[in-house]
Amino acid sequence: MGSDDRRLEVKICGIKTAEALDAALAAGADLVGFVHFPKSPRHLSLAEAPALVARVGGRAKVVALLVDPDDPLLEQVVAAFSPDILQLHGHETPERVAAIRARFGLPVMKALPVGRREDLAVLPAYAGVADRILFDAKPDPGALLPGGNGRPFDWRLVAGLDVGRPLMLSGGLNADNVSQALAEARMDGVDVSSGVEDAPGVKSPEKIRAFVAAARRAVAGFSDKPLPAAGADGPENLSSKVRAS
Ligand SMILES: O=C(O)c1ccccc1NCC(=O)[C@H](O)[C@H](O)COP(=O)(O)O
Repeated sequence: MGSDDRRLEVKICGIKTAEALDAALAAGADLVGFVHFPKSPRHLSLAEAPALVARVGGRAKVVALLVDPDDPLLEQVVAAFSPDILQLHGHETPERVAAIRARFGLPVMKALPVGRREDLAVLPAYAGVADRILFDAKPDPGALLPGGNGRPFDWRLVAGLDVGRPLMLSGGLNADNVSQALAEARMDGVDVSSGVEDAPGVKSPEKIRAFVAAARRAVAGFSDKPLPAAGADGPENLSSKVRAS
């Protein structure tokens, strides 16, 4: 990725209707996320997925989000969603991330829950095996969902990190706070679900447009943080360097 190509990646997650997908694509989202997790209000079934995903037509990267999937489920999801990226949002270990990446031959984005600085101790291990890292707010113990809770965390905890992998920020982002979040954390990308909804699982095309526009405006003046290219070198070649702020 040349420096001229570097730009903030915006992901709209939890899409389950054509209307929401069309809004995300028209707004210029770089990644569109589809959740396959039956407990979620954003769950997209194996039967619904092929038609909706076909609508993307290469205009954005397709991300299939799963929580602690076993291999048979991954096989079904890969067949139904034809994803460009697998997002793992459960308790998958670094070894499991590496095994999934090797077995399915797809880039993996690993979500890491963040509530306090100590939660970042695992970052080098995951950065060594995942193609991207997504920081999300740590859910309360016993929460129904491990993500998509519309809950922010202290963005300063992830400011100034460099592990040679693209880093995305998520958790409670919306059109009103994404500028502040990026000013504090300066990530390579942002990911939103609840913040572009009118109710859990009900996406708002207007909020999607506003979010993408606000994120783009926010980084218009940022040019000093080089963005690592996704998949430019394999995780196995990564020499992890984590600078804690
Ligand atoms: O969205 C869900 O329902 C969900 C279920 C299980 C695991 C993850 C889930 N969502 C993750 C996301 O949508 C995003 O990656 C991220 O957590 C942002 O969520 P939000 O705070 O709602 O913007």
